Amino acid sequence: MRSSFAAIRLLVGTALRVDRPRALLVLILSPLLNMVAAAQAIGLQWLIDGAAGRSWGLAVWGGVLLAGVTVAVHQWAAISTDLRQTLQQRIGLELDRRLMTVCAGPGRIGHFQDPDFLDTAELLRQRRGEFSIAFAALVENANLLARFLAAAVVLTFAHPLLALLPLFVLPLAQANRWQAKLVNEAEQAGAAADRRRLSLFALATDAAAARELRLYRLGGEFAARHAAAFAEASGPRETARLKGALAVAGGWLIFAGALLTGLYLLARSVFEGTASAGAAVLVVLLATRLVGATTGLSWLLGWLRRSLHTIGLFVKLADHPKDTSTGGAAAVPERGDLVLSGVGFQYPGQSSPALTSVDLRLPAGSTVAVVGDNGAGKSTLVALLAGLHAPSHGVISFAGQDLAEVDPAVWQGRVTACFQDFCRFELFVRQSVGVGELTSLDDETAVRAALVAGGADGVVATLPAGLDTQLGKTHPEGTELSGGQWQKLALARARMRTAPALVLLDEPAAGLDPDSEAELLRRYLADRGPDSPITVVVSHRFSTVRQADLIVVLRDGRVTETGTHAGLLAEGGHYADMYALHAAAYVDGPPSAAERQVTA
Ligand SMILES: Nc1ncnc2c1ncn2[C@@H]1O[C@H](COP(=O)(O)OP(=O)(O)OP(=O)(O)O)[C@@H](O)[C@H]1O
Repeated sequence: MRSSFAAIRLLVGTALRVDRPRALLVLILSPLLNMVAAAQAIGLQWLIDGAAGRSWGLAVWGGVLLAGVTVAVHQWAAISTDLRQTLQQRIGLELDRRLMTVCAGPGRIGHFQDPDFLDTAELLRQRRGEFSIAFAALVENANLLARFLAAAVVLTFAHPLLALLPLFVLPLAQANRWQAKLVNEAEQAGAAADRRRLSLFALATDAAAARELRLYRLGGEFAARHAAAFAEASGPRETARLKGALAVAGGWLIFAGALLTGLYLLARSVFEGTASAGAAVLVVLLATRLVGATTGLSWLLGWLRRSLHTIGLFVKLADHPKDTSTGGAAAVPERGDLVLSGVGFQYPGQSSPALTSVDLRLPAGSTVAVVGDNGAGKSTLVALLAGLHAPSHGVISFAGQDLAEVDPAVWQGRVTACFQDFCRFELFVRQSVGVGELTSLDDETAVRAALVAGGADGVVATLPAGLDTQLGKTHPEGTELSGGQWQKLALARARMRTAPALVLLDEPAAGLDPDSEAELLRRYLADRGPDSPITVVVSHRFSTVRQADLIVVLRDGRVTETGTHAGLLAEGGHYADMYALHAAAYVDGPPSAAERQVTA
């Protein structure tokens, strides 16, 4: 109940914020006119009784009332539908915008590791079309309720016993409530299976997965799993709907019995001469309206509950604990060492930490390579350095400034990165690169410079419309790129910020051919000046790693070795072993000590 009120408050508040005049007209005038509609029945009663008793004054007043109210109600119905639809669209747009801000707004990304947040976000993605339906359902329910109440009040004047009639609607309303609750519970219980089903569908229809699906004969298997996930989610939903429908049918029976009794009492009064023919017409008209309003309400209430539940999910997602701390107001110094002291990090819900007691000094202007086995914690370290997660323990400082005292958004403004799972922004090429620095998005010179610096100018030269090529297969005219070409654009995007404090490159050469990799290293690592940022490269490629000023070896979330390529080879530790294995892939057997000396 409380969540329904919160949802209604959010809806009405949003409506008033996006378009106050329209919202006031729709929310106040509509129910009022629906109430006034009951006067049609009174007008009809006066008209009939006036004509029957030859009282022309009463008949004329009745006719005027009937005609006036009918015209007003119908005119308003046409206007209000248009007003409401425009308002609905604006509300849907505003809630979409706020949903995007809730998900993408906070500086840190810890909420994306919480299964509860992900489940709610998935349900909302499926049901966000209901944002605007919720408003329509709210307004229509208010209209029907106004109709219902006005009819009930006028009926009470016609025959006191008819005042009881609305009470018999309560079991029906309760049954509807119960049905909606059952269905909602079943939907929530099936959210995980639905997510599985959608991801299977996405895989089976995705061009990138098409080859492996055929090679491993997975098409049939995925279709079967998709059907099983559907059965798992829909079985309880169907049972819930059936149970609810039976309860609703019972509610209708009770109301129908009460209505028939009321009509019988009235008919008897007319025959006994204690009620006029006009009153009989009034009662029949209003009872019909009561039934219409009840039918509409019972149908629409289901919609209202469901859509309010969706708005409730939005409220839940917005209130979900997120690390929205703005750290502090400290400024980021221009240049300095990046220092990690006793840094540890554990993902929510995980039993062991991904990083433990990391102590590191990354000197100003240096290039640092991070190496380690899969799962050693390299990408986690990159995320911490980017301020996407706050460390669970320890301190990260830049030029002596503790970054916990800096707003993550401000620090992130000084960082640029090409992540392992970089984004494929399906925009025009100039935008796909330009978004790396929004303030220079429209600056063609800056975009071209970033393309050159990132080694992606060659990609653009091959595209039909150069910088104005629409990228991505989701656009009918879009051009699809190869994995390596997309990666080059991501690397160019990371060069849009011209004076970052920190550059993070997580597996930047994974999709590149050897020539492109060498070019990348030249442009990113070798091409350095006195004001160069600290550049951190995560890589499994020793051709990249060996060029770094400092190499950091991570094992099981701990830093086990640091030094230069030559120094680490000479130490003969894990780095030297990894390098030997790497070299063995190219030569016949691991390198001898002499060879190691030469390659170093
Ligand atoms: N989002 C996450 N939620 C929970 N645990 C995670 C998450 N991301 C990584 N981990 C865990 O943290 C540990 C370190 O992962 P990380 O991705 O940092 O390793 P990595 O060294 O970058 O590996 P790779 O070389 O395979 O990319 C692993 O045990 C991993 O399972």
